[in-house]
Amino acid sequence: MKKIVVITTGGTIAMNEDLETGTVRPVTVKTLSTYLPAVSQYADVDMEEAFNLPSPHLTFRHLEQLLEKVRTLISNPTIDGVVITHGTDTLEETAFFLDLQLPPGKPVVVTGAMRSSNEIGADGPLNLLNSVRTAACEEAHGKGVLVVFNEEIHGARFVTKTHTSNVATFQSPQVGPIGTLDKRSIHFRHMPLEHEYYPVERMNRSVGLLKMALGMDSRPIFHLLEDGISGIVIEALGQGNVPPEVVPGIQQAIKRGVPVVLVSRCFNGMVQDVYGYEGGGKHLRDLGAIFSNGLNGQKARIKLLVLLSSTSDLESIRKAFEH
Ligand SMILES: NC(=O)C[C@H](N)C(=O)O
Repeated sequence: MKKIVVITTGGTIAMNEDLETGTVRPVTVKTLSTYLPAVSQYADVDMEEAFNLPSPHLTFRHLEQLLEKVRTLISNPTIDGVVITHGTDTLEETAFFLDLQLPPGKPVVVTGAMRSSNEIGADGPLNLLNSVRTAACEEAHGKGVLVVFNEEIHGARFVTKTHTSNVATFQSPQVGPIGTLDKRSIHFRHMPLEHEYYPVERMNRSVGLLKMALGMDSRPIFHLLEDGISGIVIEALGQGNVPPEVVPGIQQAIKRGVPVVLVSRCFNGMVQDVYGYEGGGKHLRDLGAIFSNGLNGQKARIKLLVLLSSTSDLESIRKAFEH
C-alpha cells in the first residue's frame, strides 16, 4: 500500500455549520480524521495539522511553513505522496505557489470543500477520498501540484475558483481538467505542458493587484507607489487595455523600476499587444508593461512576488512572464 500524508490547514472542509444560526465556523481537525477509515482502503494514511485557519487568514509565512512541511515529507523515501486540505477561497494561490516551488515529482494534491462537514451533501469526504486516491496513483507523478475537487483533477497553473458556493466551483478555463475520477477508476486525459520552477527562500516583497473598470484613473497606482510597493499586477480590460487616465500611473511605475504585469479581467484568454490606441495593449507594451501568459490576476501576483524575492531585474522578470 502507498503511504500518503494528509496535511490539514483549515477551511470549510474543517468547519461545521451552527444549525441554529447557520453560521459556519472552524472545528478541530478530529472531524477530518473521522473520514480516515473510508480512505484507508486506498492507502496507508497519516494526518498532520499544519494550522486550522480559514483560507482568507493565510499569509505568506503560512505558505512558507507549508512548503517546508511538504518538502520534508516528499524527501522521505517511505512517503509516496501528500494531500493538503485547504479553504477554497485562496486554494488556487497556495496550489500555484507550491507548484512554482517544487520540481514535478511525487504527487502533491490540494483539496477542500464547499459545504461544511455537517451539512447535507457535504463534499469534503469525497474530495479527500479522491485526493488520496490520486496521490496514491502512479500516473499522478511528474504532473506538478494538482487540485482534486468534485471528481476532477486540475493542474495548479490554470485552476480557479469560479463559483461562490457550487461544489463544481474549480475549473481550468484555458485548458479544462487534466483528469477525472469515478468510483472505480482515475483517468488522466493530458499532461500539463508548462511547468515553472522558481525556488525562493522567503517572499519578502509586496505586490499590488488592481482591477480595471470603465472610467478609472491613475490614483490607485500613485497610492501604491507612494506606499513603496515592489510590483503591480493590473487586471486590464479585454485583451490588455486600460483607460487613458491610467497610463500616467503605469508610466510612473515603470520609470521607477516597478514592474507592471498585465493580465486580463476576462475569465479566459491571453493579453496581447493588439490595440494601438492610448492605453491599448500595443501602447502599454511600448511603455514597458509585461504581458502574462494566460495567468489570472491572483496567480500573476504570486509569480511576481516569487520572482521579486530573488531579483529586481525587469528584463529577467519580463522573460519569466513572456517566454
Ligand atoms: N469553501 C471554503 O473553504 C471557503 C472558506 N471561506 C475558506 O476559504 O476557508
